[in-house]
Amino acid sequence: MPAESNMSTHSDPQSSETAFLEMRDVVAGYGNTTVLHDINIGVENGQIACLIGPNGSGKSTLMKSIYGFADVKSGTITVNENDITGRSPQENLMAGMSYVLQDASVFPQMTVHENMLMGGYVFDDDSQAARRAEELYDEFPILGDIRNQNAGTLSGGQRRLLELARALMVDPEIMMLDEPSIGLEPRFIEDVFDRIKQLNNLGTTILLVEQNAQKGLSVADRGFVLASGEIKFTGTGTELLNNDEIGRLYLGG
Ligand SMILES: Nc1ncnc2c1ncn2[C@@H]1O[C@H](COP(=O)(O)OP(=O)(O)OP(=O)(O)O)[C@@H](O)[C@H]1O
Repeated sequence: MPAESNMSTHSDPQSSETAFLEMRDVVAGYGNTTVLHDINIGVENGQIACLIGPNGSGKSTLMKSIYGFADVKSGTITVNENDITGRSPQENLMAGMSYVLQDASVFPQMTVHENMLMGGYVFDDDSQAARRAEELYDEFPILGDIRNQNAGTLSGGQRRLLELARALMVDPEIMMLDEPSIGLEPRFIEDVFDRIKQLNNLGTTILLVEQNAQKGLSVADRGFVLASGEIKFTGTGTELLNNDEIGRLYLGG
Protein backbone atom coordinates (compact mmCIF):
# COMPACT_ATOMS: atom_id res chain seq x y z
CA MET A 1 0.00 0.00 0.00
CA PRO A 2 1.43 3.42 -0.91
CA ALA A 3 2.72 5.45 2.05
CA GLU A 4 0.69 8.50 1.07
CA SER A 5 -2.48 6.48 0.73
CA ASN A 6 -5.66 7.81 2.33
CA MET A 7 -7.09 4.30 2.38
CA SER A 8 -9.30 3.82 5.35
CA THR A 9 -10.20 0.73 7.30
CA HIS A 10 -13.60 1.71 8.64
CA SER A 11 -15.18 5.00 7.69
CA ASP A 12 -15.10 6.30 4.15
CA PRO A 13 -13.15 9.57 3.91
CA GLN A 14 -15.12 10.35 0.75
CA SER A 15 -18.42 9.98 2.61
CA SER A 16 -18.73 13.73 2.95
CA GLU A 17 -20.09 16.78 1.21
CA THR A 18 -18.54 15.65 -2.11
CA ALA A 19 -20.53 12.40 -2.36
CA PHE A 20 -23.23 12.10 -5.02
CA LEU A 21 -24.51 8.77 -3.71
CA GLU A 22 -24.06 8.40 0.00
CA MET A 23 -25.00 5.86 2.66
CA ARG A 24 -24.70 7.14 6.20
CA ASP A 25 -24.93 4.83 9.25
CA VAL A 26 -27.12 2.41 7.30
CA VAL A 27 -28.42 -0.74 8.99
CA ALA A 28 -30.41 -2.90 6.58
CA GLY A 29 -31.73 -6.40 5.94
CA TYR A 30 -34.93 -8.30 5.34
CA GLY A 31 -37.79 -8.26 7.86
CA ASN A 32 -36.30 -9.21 11.22
CA THR A 33 -32.96 -10.21 9.69
CA THR A 34 -30.18 -7.62 9.81
CA VAL A 35 -27.49 -8.10 7.16
CA LEU A 36 -25.73 -4.72 6.97
CA HIS A 37 -24.31 -2.92 9.99
CA ASP A 38 -23.46 0.75 10.07
CA ILE A 39 -22.56 1.26 6.40
CA ASN A 40 -20.88 4.56 5.53
CA ILE A 41 -19.82 5.00 1.92
CA GLY A 42 -19.76 7.76 -0.65
CA VAL A 43 -19.52 7.73 -4.44
CA GLU A 44 -18.73 10.94 -6.29
CA ASN A 45 -20.56 12.06 -9.40
CA GLY A 46 -19.08 10.42 -12.49
CA GLN A 47 -17.13 7.77 -10.59
CA ILE A 48 -17.09 4.01 -10.99
CA ALA A 49 -17.26 2.43 -7.54
CA CYS A 50 -16.80 -1.28 -6.97
CA LEU A 51 -17.94 -3.32 -4.00
CA ILE A 52 -16.12 -6.58 -3.34
CA GLY A 53 -16.27 -9.15 -0.56
CA PRO A 54 -16.81 -12.83 0.18
CA ASN A 55 -19.97 -14.71 -0.72
CA GLY A 56 -22.80 -13.89 1.65
CA SER A 57 -21.11 -10.73 2.98
CA GLY A 58 -24.08 -8.59 1.96
CA LYS A 59 -22.99 -7.04 -1.36
CA SER A 60 -26.31 -7.61 -3.12
CA THR A 61 -28.17 -6.54 0.00
CA LEU A 62 -26.27 -3.25 0.00
CA MET A 63 -27.37 -2.62 -3.60
CA LYS A 64 -30.92 -3.69 -2.78
CA SER A 65 -31.05 -1.40 0.25
CA ILE A 66 -30.17 1.57 -1.96
CA TYR A 67 -32.75 0.64 -4.58
CA GLY A 68 -35.65 -0.24 -2.27
CA PHE A 69 -35.59 -4.04 -2.53
CA ALA A 70 -34.27 -4.52 1.04
CA ASP A 71 -35.39 -2.90 4.29
CA VAL A 72 -33.38 0.03 5.63
CA LYS A 73 -33.82 -0.10 9.41
CA SER A 74 -31.84 3.03 10.25
CA GLY A 75 -29.48 5.51 8.66
CA THR A 76 -29.91 7.56 5.49
CA ILE A 77 -29.22 7.16 1.79
CA THR A 78 -28.91 10.28 -0.31
CA VAL A 79 -28.45 11.00 -4.00
CA ASN A 80 -27.34 14.51 -4.85
CA GLU A 81 -28.26 15.45 -1.27
CA ASN A 82 -31.87 14.22 -1.68
CA ASP A 83 -32.92 11.66 0.89
CA ILE A 84 -33.97 8.52 -0.98
CA THR A 85 -34.09 6.19 2.03
CA GLY A 86 -36.96 3.72 1.60
CA ARG A 87 -37.87 4.98 -1.89
CA SER A 88 -39.46 2.25 -4.05
CA PRO A 89 -37.65 0.66 -7.02
CA GLN A 90 -40.19 2.20 -9.40
CA GLU A 91 -39.58 5.68 -7.96
CA ASN A 92 -35.84 5.15 -8.19
CA LEU A 93 -36.13 4.15 -11.83
CA MET A 94 -38.27 7.17 -12.61
CA ALA A 95 -35.75 9.38 -10.80
CA GLY A 96 -32.89 8.26 -13.02
CA MET A 97 -31.41 5.24 -11.30
CA SER A 98 -31.21 1.88 -13.02
CA TYR A 99 -30.30 -1.46 -11.55
CA VAL A 100 -29.11 -4.52 -13.46
CA LEU A 101 -29.77 -7.43 -11.14
CA GLN A 102 -27.39 -10.36 -10.86
CA ASP A 103 -29.93 -12.61 -12.55
CA ALA A 104 -30.96 -10.00 -15.10
CA SER A 105 -32.37 -11.65 -18.14
CA VAL A 106 -33.60 -10.83 -21.59
CA PHE A 107 -36.92 -11.87 -23.12
CA PRO A 108 -35.71 -14.72 -25.34
CA GLN A 109 -38.70 -14.83 -27.69
CA MET A 110 -38.47 -11.11 -28.41
CA THR A 111 -36.04 -9.39 -30.72
CA VAL A 112 -33.17 -7.29 -29.45
CA HIS A 113 -35.12 -4.19 -30.42
CA GLU A 114 -38.27 -5.31 -28.61
CA ASN A 115 -36.16 -5.97 -25.53
CA MET A 116 -34.72 -2.47 -25.78
CA LEU A 117 -38.22 -0.98 -26.00
CA MET A 118 -39.18 -2.88 -22.84
CA GLY A 119 -36.40 -0.95 -21.08
CA GLY A 120 -38.20 2.25 -22.05
CA TYR A 121 -41.61 1.24 -20.77
CA VAL A 122 -41.64 4.18 -18.37
CA PHE A 123 -41.84 6.64 -21.27
CA ASP A 124 -45.36 7.95 -21.91
CA ASP A 125 -44.70 8.07 -25.60
CA ASP A 126 -43.57 4.99 -27.60
CA SER A 127 -41.71 7.12 -30.12
CA GLN A 128 -39.52 8.43 -27.30
CA ALA A 129 -38.44 4.86 -26.51
CA ALA A 130 -37.74 4.18 -30.20
CA ARG A 131 -35.63 7.35 -30.44
CA ARG A 132 -33.67 6.44 -27.33
CA ALA A 133 -33.03 2.94 -28.72
CA GLU A 134 -31.60 4.51 -31.90
CA GLU A 135 -29.26 6.68 -29.82
CA LEU A 136 -28.03 3.57 -28.06
CA TYR A 137 -27.52 1.69 -31.36
CA ASP A 138 -25.31 4.60 -32.40
CA GLU A 139 -23.34 4.14 -29.20
CA PHE A 140 -23.28 0.33 -29.46
CA PRO A 141 -23.39 -0.45 -33.21
CA ILE A 142 -23.13 -4.18 -32.60
CA LEU A 143 -26.60 -4.07 -31.02
CA GLY A 144 -28.01 -2.13 -33.93
CA ASP A 145 -26.66 -4.79 -36.27
CA ILE A 146 -28.55 -7.54 -34.44
CA ARG A 147 -31.68 -5.55 -33.56
CA ASN A 148 -33.99 -7.94 -35.45
CA GLN A 149 -32.45 -11.09 -34.03
CA ASN A 150 -34.28 -13.03 -31.33
CA ALA A 151 -32.62 -12.36 -27.98
CA GLY A 152 -32.69 -16.09 -27.19
CA THR A 153 -30.09 -16.69 -29.91
CA LEU A 154 -27.49 -14.22 -28.58
CA SER A 155 -24.08 -15.19 -27.22
CA GLY A 156 -23.45 -14.58 -23.52
CA GLY A 157 -21.50 -11.42 -24.27
CA GLN A 158 -24.16 -10.04 -26.61
CA ARG A 159 -26.87 -10.81 -24.07
CA ARG A 160 -24.99 -8.99 -21.31
CA LEU A 161 -24.51 -5.98 -23.59
CA LEU A 162 -28.26 -6.00 -24.30
CA GLU A 163 -28.99 -6.09 -20.55
CA LEU A 164 -26.68 -3.10 -19.99
CA ALA A 165 -28.03 -1.14 -22.96
CA ARG A 166 -31.64 -1.87 -21.96
CA ALA A 167 -30.88 -0.39 -18.51
CA LEU A 168 -29.59 2.72 -20.31
CA MET A 169 -32.92 3.30 -22.03
CA VAL A 170 -34.02 5.62 -19.20
CA ASP A 171 -30.75 7.58 -19.51
CA PRO A 172 -29.88 7.01 -15.86
CA GLU A 173 -27.66 9.25 -13.76
CA ILE A 174 -26.68 6.24 -11.66
CA MET A 175 -26.35 2.63 -12.76
CA MET A 176 -26.06 -0.19 -10.27
CA LEU A 177 -24.67 -3.42 -11.70
CA ASP A 178 -24.72 -6.63 -9.69
CA GLU A 179 -21.95 -8.98 -10.89
CA PRO A 180 -21.95 -8.05 -14.58
CA SER A 181 -19.25 -10.62 -15.42
CA ILE A 182 -20.94 -13.57 -13.73
CA GLY A 183 -21.54 -16.60 -15.93
CA LEU A 184 -19.66 -15.13 -18.89
CA GLU A 185 -17.03 -17.04 -20.81
CA PRO A 186 -13.58 -15.48 -20.15
CA ARG A 187 -13.36 -14.13 -23.72
CA PHE A 188 -16.41 -11.89 -23.08
CA ILE A 189 -15.32 -10.57 -19.69
CA GLU A 190 -12.85 -7.99 -20.98
CA ASP A 191 -15.51 -6.66 -23.32
CA VAL A 192 -18.03 -6.23 -20.50
CA PHE A 193 -15.56 -4.16 -18.49
CA ASP A 194 -14.78 -2.07 -21.57
CA ARG A 195 -18.53 -1.49 -21.91
CA ILE A 196 -18.77 -0.44 -18.29
CA LYS A 197 -16.03 2.15 -18.88
CA GLN A 198 -17.92 3.27 -21.99
CA LEU A 199 -21.14 3.73 -19.96
CA ASN A 200 -19.17 5.72 -17.41
CA ASN A 201 -17.70 7.90 -20.15
CA LEU A 202 -21.26 8.75 -21.17
CA GLY A 203 -21.52 10.48 -17.78
CA THR A 204 -23.17 7.74 -15.75
CA THR A 205 -22.07 7.18 -12.17
CA ILE A 206 -21.67 3.45 -11.62
CA LEU A 207 -21.82 1.29 -8.54
CA LEU A 208 -20.94 -2.29 -9.25
CA VAL A 209 -20.66 -5.49 -7.28
CA GLU A 210 -18.09 -7.84 -8.72
CA GLN A 211 -16.96 -11.35 -7.80
CA ASN A 212 -14.05 -10.86 -10.21
CA ALA A 213 -12.50 -8.49 -7.68
CA GLN A 214 -9.29 -7.86 -9.61
CA LYS A 215 -11.18 -6.79 -12.71
CA GLY A 216 -13.78 -4.80 -10.81
CA LEU A 217 -11.20 -2.83 -8.82
CA SER A 218 -9.06 -2.26 -11.90
CA VAL A 219 -11.82 -0.14 -13.50
CA ALA A 220 -12.91 1.50 -10.22
CA ASP A 221 -12.16 5.01 -9.02
CA ARG A 222 -13.39 3.92 -5.62
CA GLY A 223 -13.47 0.49 -3.99
CA PHE A 224 -15.18 -0.91 -0.89
CA VAL A 225 -14.51 -4.22 0.81
CA LEU A 226 -17.53 -5.65 2.59
CA ALA A 227 -17.25 -8.60 5.00
CA SER A 228 -19.89 -9.87 7.43
CA GLY A 229 -22.12 -6.94 6.58
CA GLU A 230 -19.50 -4.31 7.46
CA ILE A 231 -17.26 -2.10 5.33
CA LYS A 232 -13.74 -3.23 6.21
CA PHE A 233 -11.70 -1.14 3.76
CA THR A 234 -12.26 1.76 1.40
CA GLY A 235 -9.83 3.41 -1.00
CA THR A 236 -9.19 3.96 -4.64
CA GLY A 237 -9.37 0.83 -6.79
CA THR A 238 -5.57 0.90 -7.13
CA GLU A 239 -5.02 1.24 -3.40
CA LEU A 240 -7.19 -1.76 -2.66
CA LEU A 241 -5.54 -3.81 -5.42
CA ASN A 242 -2.09 -3.02 -4.00
CA ASN A 243 -2.95 -3.71 -0.38
CA ASP A 244 -1.29 -6.91 0.86
CA GLU A 245 -3.95 -7.78 3.40
CA ILE A 246 -6.78 -7.31 0.92
CA GLY A 247 -4.80 -9.29 -1.64
CA ARG A 248 -4.39 -12.17 0.78
CA LEU A 249 -7.92 -12.16 2.17
CA TYR A 250 -10.07 -11.13 -0.78
CA LEU A 251 -8.11 -11.30 -4.02
CA GLY A 252 -6.85 -14.85 -3.82
CA GLY A 253 -3.32 -13.86 -2.72
N1 LIG B 1 -34.52 -12.13 0.74
C1 LIG B 1 -33.74 -12.46 1.78
N2 LIG B 1 -34.28 -12.74 2.99
C2 LIG B 1 -33.51 -13.06 4.06
N3 LIG B 1 -32.15 -13.14 4.02
C3 LIG B 1 -31.57 -12.88 2.84
C4 LIG B 1 -32.33 -12.53 1.66
N4 LIG B 1 -31.45 -12.33 0.64
C5 LIG B 1 -30.22 -12.54 1.16
N5 LIG B 1 -30.29 -12.88 2.46
C6 LIG B 1 -29.17 -13.17 3.36
O1 LIG B 1 -28.35 -12.01 3.44
C7 LIG B 1 -26.99 -12.39 3.56
C8 LIG B 1 -26.18 -11.63 2.51
O2 LIG B 1 -26.61 -12.05 1.21
P1 LIG B 1 -26.20 -11.25 -0.08
O3 LIG B 1 -26.84 -11.95 -1.23
O4 LIG B 1 -26.47 -9.82 0.13
O5 LIG B 1 -24.62 -11.47 -0.09
P2 LIG B 1 -23.59 -11.32 -1.29
O6 LIG B 1 -22.35 -10.78 -0.68
O7 LIG B 1 -24.21 -10.56 -2.40
O8 LIG B 1 -23.37 -12.85 -1.71
P3 LIG B 1 -22.95 -13.51 -3.13
O9 LIG B 1 -21.55 -13.07 -3.40
O10 LIG B 1 -23.04 -14.98 -2.82
O11 LIG B 1 -23.94 -13.04 -4.16
C9 LIG B 1 -26.92 -13.91 3.40
O12 LIG B 1 -26.81 -14.48 4.69
C10 LIG B 1 -28.26 -14.24 2.78
O13 LIG B 1 -28.69 -15.52 3.17
